[in-house]
Amino acid sequence: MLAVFLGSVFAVWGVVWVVRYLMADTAHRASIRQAVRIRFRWKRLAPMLKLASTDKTPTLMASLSSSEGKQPKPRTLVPTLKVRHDAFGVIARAGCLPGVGLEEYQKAAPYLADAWGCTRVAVTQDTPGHVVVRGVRLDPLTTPTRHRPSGRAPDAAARWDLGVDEYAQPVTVDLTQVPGVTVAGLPGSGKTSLINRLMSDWAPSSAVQFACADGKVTTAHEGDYAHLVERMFAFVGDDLDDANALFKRLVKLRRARVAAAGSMLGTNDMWQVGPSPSWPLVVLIIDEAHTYFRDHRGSDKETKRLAALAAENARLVEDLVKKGRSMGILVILATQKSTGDAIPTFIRDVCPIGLSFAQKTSDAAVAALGEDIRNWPDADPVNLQGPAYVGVAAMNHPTRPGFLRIRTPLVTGDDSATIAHQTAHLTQDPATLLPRTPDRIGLDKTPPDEESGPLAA
Ligand SMILES: Nc1ncnc2c1ncn2[C@@H]1O[C@H](COP(=O)(O)OP(=O)(O)OP(=O)(O)O)[C@@H](O)[C@H]1O
Repeated sequence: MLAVFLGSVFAVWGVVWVVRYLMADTAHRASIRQAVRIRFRWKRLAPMLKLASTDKTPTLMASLSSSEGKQPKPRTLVPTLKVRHDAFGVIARAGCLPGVGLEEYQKAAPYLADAWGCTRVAVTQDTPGHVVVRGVRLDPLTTPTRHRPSGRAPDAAARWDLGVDEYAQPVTVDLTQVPGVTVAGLPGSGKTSLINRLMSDWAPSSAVQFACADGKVTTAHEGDYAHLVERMFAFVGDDLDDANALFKRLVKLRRARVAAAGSMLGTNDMWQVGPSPSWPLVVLIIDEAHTYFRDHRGSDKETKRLAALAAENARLVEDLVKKGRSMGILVILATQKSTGDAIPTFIRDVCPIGLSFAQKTSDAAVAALGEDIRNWPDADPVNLQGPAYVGVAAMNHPTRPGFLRIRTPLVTGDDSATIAHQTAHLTQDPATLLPRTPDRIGLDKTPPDEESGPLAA
């Protein structure tokens, strides 16, 4: 009776596995086969890689059952191994034994990679007594992905879903309390797609408002952001005067918020209460940032005027980055050019998060990510050359040591245009949400040319 019962349980389990296998796509099927092979060979492989222990002390049962005078044989203990799979490979949870812990697994990682048929294996501590061994058969960095924005408001405020790391683990960054982010990379390396994603994921929330300065275009109807302007309360192109007016307007907004914070929020740090429709997080995107900050050299009157404007723009953006965090202002600066004048170092150095897509030279990588990237040659964005690495960035993650390499997904202009259109009704100038205090009145009194930007509210 028991045999029949066990037989039927086994048969049902087998059928479930066969159905799962048949329904899986090619990548998942390969991972299922890989996981089965790994489980099957583990008992032999573990001792060969010194991932097993020898227990010389006989158990009570062994002592009782051994014939008189004969010493029971030492036992070989093999760690437990539970293997899951995903499209990229396997995630194994392995037990630790006396003398076999995280360090031993990490030492064995290259051999595990060979034995398991993986391009890369990483070992991290899970709970005490267990490690997680992540093996990827396909390289997640060179496997392009696509993200379709859901159109739903995000669950968490200011959580930036970036993509996956080299072990296909999701990478997110918490942008609460973050005043600035820099994004650098050669033309066509994936910067716009990254910002498209951020905008289209956050646009369904009425607690976020966007403004943009795009140094690559002249009007709001051209370029990478043309399809997103519906969801922006302000947009300026490459005109230095327009950009200067926008930056001034946002600095005034910051000051007006400082004046209103006590009465509206009950605190002088917006992140204590979080963004809301009445006090939204203001995201200022400055693309092709060098357009607004670059040094103009020449002795004629117009060049001098532009040089003064560029210097003032840098000061205004520095103000927003240095003082805007607690008032709910986040600045994202993107540039193709990675030199000190593209994003002035005094701005770059106060942006806690930096990403860089492919770069041509190590100097450009340092300009984008700071000196520390020299200590992490594997993550150097100079290595991200060629079409396979379009959409791959190196990043200094605030909660992980060193630099991560991230495969960001493609977000098409059409998908983000749909979201911008669906959420256009949420667009609101954050200045209009403040009470009509003298500071707010000051905000209203912007000179006429500040109001004349293509989308100025
Ligand atoms: N994450 C990605 N995955 C796959 N392909 C991508 C990704 N991001 C961008 N691409 C491809 O590369 C092209 C250029 O991307 P994108 O416009 O984002 O680059 P960029 O760095 O903003 O360039 P530029 O500095 O010239 O504006 C896109 O049209 C798309 O085909």
